[in-house]
Amino acid sequence: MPRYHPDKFRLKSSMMRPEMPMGLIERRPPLETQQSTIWTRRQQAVCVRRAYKKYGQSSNPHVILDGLNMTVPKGCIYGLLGASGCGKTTLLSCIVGRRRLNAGEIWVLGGKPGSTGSGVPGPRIGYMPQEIALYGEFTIRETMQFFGMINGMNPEQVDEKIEFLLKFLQLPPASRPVKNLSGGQQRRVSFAAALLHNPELLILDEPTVGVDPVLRQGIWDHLVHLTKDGGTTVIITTHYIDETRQAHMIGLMRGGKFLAEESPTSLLHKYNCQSLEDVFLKLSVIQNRGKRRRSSILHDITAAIAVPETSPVPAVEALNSICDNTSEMSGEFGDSISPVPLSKRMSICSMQVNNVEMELPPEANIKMSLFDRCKLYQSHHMRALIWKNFLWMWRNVAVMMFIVGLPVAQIVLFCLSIGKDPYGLHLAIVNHETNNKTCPPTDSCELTQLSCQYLYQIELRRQVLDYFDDEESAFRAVKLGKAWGALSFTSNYSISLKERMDEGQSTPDFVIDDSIVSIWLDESNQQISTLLRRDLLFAFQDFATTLAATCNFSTKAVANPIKFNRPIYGPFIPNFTDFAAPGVILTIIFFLAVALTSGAMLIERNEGILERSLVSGITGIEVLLGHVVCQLLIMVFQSLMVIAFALIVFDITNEGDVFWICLLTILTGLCGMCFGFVVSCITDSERNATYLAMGSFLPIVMLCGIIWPVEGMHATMKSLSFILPLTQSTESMRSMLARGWPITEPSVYIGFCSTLIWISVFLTSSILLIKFKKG
Ligand SMILES: Nc1ncnc2c1ncn2[C@@H]1O[C@H](COP(=O)(O)OP(=O)(O)OP(=O)(O)O)[C@@H](O)[C@H]1O
Repeated sequence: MPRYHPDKFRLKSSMMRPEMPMGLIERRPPLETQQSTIWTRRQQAVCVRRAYKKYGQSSNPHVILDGLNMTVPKGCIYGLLGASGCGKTTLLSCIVGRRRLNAGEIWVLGGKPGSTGSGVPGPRIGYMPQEIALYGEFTIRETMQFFGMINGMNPEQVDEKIEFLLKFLQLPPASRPVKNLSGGQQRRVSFAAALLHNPELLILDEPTVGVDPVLRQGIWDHLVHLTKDGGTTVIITTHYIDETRQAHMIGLMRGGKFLAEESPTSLLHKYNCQSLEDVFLKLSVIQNRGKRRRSSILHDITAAIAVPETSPVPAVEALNSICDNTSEMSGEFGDSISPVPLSKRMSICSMQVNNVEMELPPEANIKMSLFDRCKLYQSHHMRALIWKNFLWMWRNVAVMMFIVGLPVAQIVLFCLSIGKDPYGLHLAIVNHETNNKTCPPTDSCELTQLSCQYLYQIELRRQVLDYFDDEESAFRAVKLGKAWGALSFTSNYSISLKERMDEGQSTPDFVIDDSIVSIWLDESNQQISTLLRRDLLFAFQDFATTLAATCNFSTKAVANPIKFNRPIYGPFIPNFTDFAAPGVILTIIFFLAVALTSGAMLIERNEGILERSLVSGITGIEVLLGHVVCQLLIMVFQSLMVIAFALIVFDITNEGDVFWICLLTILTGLCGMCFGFVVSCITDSERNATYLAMGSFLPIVMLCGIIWPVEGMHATMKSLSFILPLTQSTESMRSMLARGWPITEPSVYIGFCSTLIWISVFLTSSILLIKFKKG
């Protein structure tokens, strides 16, 4: 069950305000005395005192709210008016608990927004942000179902409400996707979502933009109806100043302050104007005059404060005078600002401003058990988020299939293109023994054809032999890039080799020289030259072995004095695919998870949906968990597919336990997801997230021993590599795949531990960033 059922609070509010039903304005104190009336917190839906809010650095602050006071009585419609950019949205964000003031206080429905047990943000509030903040892929009904679920409504209640709202707001059928609606219709759906759960406080940021005059009137009539019994309070911003004539009270905002905060009729009467726009203009002129006046007072007070030691009394008088003047201005502008800096102003004038009871009203002390306080999530929130995430995936099925299939495509690409030995390499051959004629493929024991036997072994390794008449033309071929190396045989190669084999130690030097194959390689490509050297050596070993077996030659004299026996781990001829596969599998899963998670979170945030959900009472941790649950399923599937393709289809060497291999891959994906959360928390746009993800990709890949063994790195890089998220897990994966080591081996379990540590680091960082990254 939700903690704050709307009906429960509605009941409470109406019980508390039996004297505030219809005709709120008429029942208020006379207009002239309203300014000085002390509304107790019990009667206030919103109370803002000395609000100060700035953006930017302290050295160059952009002050948005400058000592603003605001009082919204319960059960009224409060029109918040002001020029574009004056700070209305900022003020509303502070009221709903999404931004923090730099100084001052806000009380909403009896509690401080964001404090435990205040219910704000939460279902006590209905918030319609300025942007549409809806999922375009969802239908109107699904949109309502989502917000209904968040607010703890059951499906029947939602259906009932949808029917009413569709009719009332003249919306198309509920099965229409939001993205196919006109701009005005989308705004009305957004409005409907805010109204859905009968909140106590309705905050509407420009709900009538793009709405025709008839419907606009209908919306206002509905707001009047909602506030009729005093159970609902509405704060509304609009650019159509004159439509707020129907509001019970309006606050005219300018330069971070309120020019006035009164009922529209009172304002028109007081300033003797025909329209509220004229009142606004008049007050702006008065405010400008006031500023000039205050600036001259400031000049006086500065002079007075400058001589405190010699003349303390005038300074005190001057301070008193500024308070008096501020007080006067306060009355004039419905505000309490003064030209002295905020901290000084607060202490000097606190007596005049602080005319509001400070005790916490009963509804703020909503009892919450320790269990409730420690709960990481609420089940109906999680249900709504998971349902929404799956629905979003279903609606974007083509994108999702691409995302699911991407890692498989990548591992297929890797296995088909990386790590196989190069073949078809051209070698320039100068064979004086056969007068530079092409050798027939042979392993005959004819003495004159020993060079041909060796060349035959090279050809068996799928390299291409091109014959040249002399060394000079062979070198030219290498220099022109037409061959990777040149091989030259002397005219009496076979005889010399035979003699060397027969005579062993006593072979004369000139015979040894003639029995040597001279090789010149193009070493510009390290991988090719290394593998070519290996092929030439192995070809010679096979050639010598064949000679010994078929021609009864003693090959000891030409055999390599070092013997490599059967390897302890790995195949006799290791391949690069086996070396790179562990790192590549983990990298693919890690970075796709980063992209998927950060992308999903940023889309949600930039379209305003995250903000709206958070105002509905969903916590950052719940949003995170909602994504973890849905994306974990995708990621587990991706991981299993990648492992299956690597081990079964492409037969990558595996000596280990598949369970642990899969588990490590899934944990690495989870780690990537958590990193994705961090990326989405510290960046504002998809572009910056892409830069950050790409920027971290290369260092991680380069330093984690995926491309090159960590053992070969510079000492500093080695230390850095040690702590990176993929280094230990890659080593662990390699130990399992290539050596078949169990989880009990340190190099295996350290990989698991390192991944778990990184998961907790990323998760904690993102939770902290979500919690504390408020404007
Ligand atoms: N996150 C932010 N960082 C820096 N400045 C900001 C930020 N958000 C808003 N501002 C600035 O604060 C000022 C007030 O913005 P706000 O959105 O509150 O105005 P508004 O009165 O709601 O305007 P409008 O009626 O056009 O929606 C603007 O100058 C805006 O550029």
